[in-house]
Amino acid sequence: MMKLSKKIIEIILKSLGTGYEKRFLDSEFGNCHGYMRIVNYTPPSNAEENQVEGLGMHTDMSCITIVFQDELGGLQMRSKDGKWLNIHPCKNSLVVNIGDLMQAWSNGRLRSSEHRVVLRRSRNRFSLVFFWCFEDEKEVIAPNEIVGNGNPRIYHPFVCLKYIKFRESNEVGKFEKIGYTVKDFAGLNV
Ligand SMILES: O=C(O)CCC(=O)C(=O)O
Ligand SMILES: [Fe+2]
Repeated sequence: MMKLSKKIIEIILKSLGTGYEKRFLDSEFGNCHGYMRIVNYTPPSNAEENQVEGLGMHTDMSCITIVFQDELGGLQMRSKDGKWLNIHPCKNSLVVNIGDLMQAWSNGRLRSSEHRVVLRRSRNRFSLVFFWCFEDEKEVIAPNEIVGNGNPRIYHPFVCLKYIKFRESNEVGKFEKIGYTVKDFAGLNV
């Protein structure tokens, strides 16, 4: 998974600018670490309701997240205009989310996806979720080349762990509260 994550970041860096993978892959992402979460969602107890939120809307605190969901599906992404889109399970496919750290590191060029999980069936749903993150002590700051000449910076630099702590410990920063994310933590009013 570490190798796959690095490969995906390499492709993302290439898409941001020519040669950026050479410039930034090792220097910026060389100390990233990952962890896997195995999630077992119990089915909704109220069979009357045809859709129940298993995991509320949120963004991930990672650079990227790689998701495998079982054949029940239920993962949904929120489009820019606020519509929920079903991410249908697809054999031999994984879903890749951009996370908050990448949104800040790219000065907003990449968007941390707002997503949730809905449960519709009377069976347990399983997923494997791999979060790939900067090291705790890393100062997250978009390189000048990524910001681009003449563009304003929209985040102030922050230490990765401080943001994780903000999301985990601050009542208003909690998981499902989409209103409190990296923009609220480190956003500049520009
Ligand atoms: O279970 C899933 O499909 C996604 C879970 C998720 O978004 C998360 O754990 O952050
Ligand atoms: Fe997530």
